[in-house]
This record gives sequence, C-alpha cells and structure tokens, in this order.
Amino acid sequence: MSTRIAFLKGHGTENDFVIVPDPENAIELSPAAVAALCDRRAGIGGDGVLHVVRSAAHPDAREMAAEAEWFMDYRNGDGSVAEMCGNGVRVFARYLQHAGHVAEGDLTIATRAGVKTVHIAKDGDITVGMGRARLPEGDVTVTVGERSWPARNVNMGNPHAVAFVADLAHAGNLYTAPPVSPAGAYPDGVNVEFVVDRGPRHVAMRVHERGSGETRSCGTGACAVAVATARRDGTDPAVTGTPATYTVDVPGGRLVITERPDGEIEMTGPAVIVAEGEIDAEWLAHALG
Ligand SMILES: N[C@@H](CCC[C@H](N)C(=O)O)C(=O)O
Repeated sequence: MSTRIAFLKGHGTENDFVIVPDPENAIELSPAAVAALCDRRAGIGGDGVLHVVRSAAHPDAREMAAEAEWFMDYRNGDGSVAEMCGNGVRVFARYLQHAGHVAEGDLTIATRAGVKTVHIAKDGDITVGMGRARLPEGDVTVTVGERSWPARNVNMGNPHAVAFVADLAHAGNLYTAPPVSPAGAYPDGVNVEFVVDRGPRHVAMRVHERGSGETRSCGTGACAVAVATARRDGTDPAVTGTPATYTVDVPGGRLVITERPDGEIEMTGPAVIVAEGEIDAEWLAHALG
C-alpha cells in the first residue's frame, strides 16, 4: 500500500461504491482492505469498491487493452471479486468523465465479464450495453422463512435467482442470504432478486447481493429481472421479434432495461460522484492489523 491513497465516493440508484483510482495497478487491494473501506461505521462505507486500473496494467484485463483503455476491477463489500457490476460500470464511467479521462458520448470499459459499451448522455443518464443473458437450465427455489418461490436462473456475467413474489415485504429483513436450492446450483454463490408487478412492463424489486447483503439497487439484477419478466409475460424479444423495455424500480431509484431480438440488453440509469478525498494511511494499516 502507498502511504496516501486518493478515493472518491459515488452511487448509481444508491448502490454505492468507494472508487480507488490506481491507473498503474500499484495498490494491492487485499480483501481485508476492501472490507475495511466498505465498512459503514469504521470505514468510508459502500456496497463495493471500483478499483480503476488501466487494462494494460492488470493481468485480468491485459487482453482487452486494445478494445478498452480502462478496467473496472470490481470487488464486493466483503472483499470478494465479482465478474460484473451494472451500477458500478455506470459510476465507473462517471468517474472517468469527472477525472477528464473521457468526454460525453461513447466509450468502452473492460470488466471481468468482457468489454462493455457505455454511452454518457447530455441529460446525465448513462446507458450500458450489458451483453446477452444466459438462462441455465434447471429449476431453482428461493426460501425465506416459511415461504418458498420457484425462481429463474439468469446469468448476466454474474449469477442471479429471480423470484416473483406477492409482496416485497415477504423477502423479510434480508440480513442473511436467502437459501437457494438445490444446493450446488450456484457453486460460487448467487444474487437473489424478489420481484412484484407495478403495471404494464413495470416491476419493482429488492435484492440480496452476494458479497454485499441487501443493497438499494443492483444493475445486473435489474437486467436479470427484466429478462425473467419478459419470459413470464410472453414478451421474449427472440420470440416476438420486437424489443422489450421494462422499467425496474429499486429501493434507490429506477432503471430502464431494453432487450433486443438479438438478445443484447441495454440498461439506462443515473450515476453520481458525491465526494472525493484521501484515505488515512495510518487508519488503513490499523484496519488491516
Ligand atoms: N451491484 C452490482 C452487482 C455486484 C456484484 C454482485 N454482488 C455479485 O457478486 O455478483 C450491480 O449493480 O450489478
């Protein structure tokens, strides 16, 4: 660790992140350091960390360097590594704009789930090409207390189980991860979304995120929800030949998701930088023991 570490704080629909700019990948961000930074009482606080590294400087991204200059090295709040973060990639793009690395318009960002195309609009919202969903075969079941629901297995680069429920309160307090069966369906853990209808092509969700707990929003989760809802509604674009657009309300705001007949998914939503500062090196050393 260097002795002075710059950071920013940002959020997308209140899914919040500690942003650590580190172009040359000089900072060793151990899981313990990430967890300390994300601690809401003893640290800065966040659902995860966006480690901003040049693709050429990171072993997980070197092969994408020709396509995307910057790599989103995303970590969950508990320090674990995740393949993709949909809100994170918008906040990452906002940081690049804020720092003067990119301007409004189109750019690409490397992630562990591949290169994502991003559009920073004049009106402030950011649209991300999220790629295609995979829908692995096999039924899964989500349980909270006495209630269980069949759930749709949707992979957006990272794993999701989407359950349609009668009332979002039935998800309970979500202090712990809801059990998903069969055991072994998700060997690396899973993000679980609970969904209710709000109107035509309009749903609301809560989420328990792998590695972060209940969050105020999850971008990949909202995409998984839109995909699962389109299959439930009979509006699957691959079948109808027309795009399906769903509005997904999350506790922290609203995301708009469009899936095209070729399966490509776009997500649009806000991304905000709220603060910037410097991490106290003594505190971090102490936090790491
Ligand atoms: N909040 C993110 C998802 C972050 C990763 C997730 N917790 C996982 O482990 O897969 C989003 O906006 O997509």
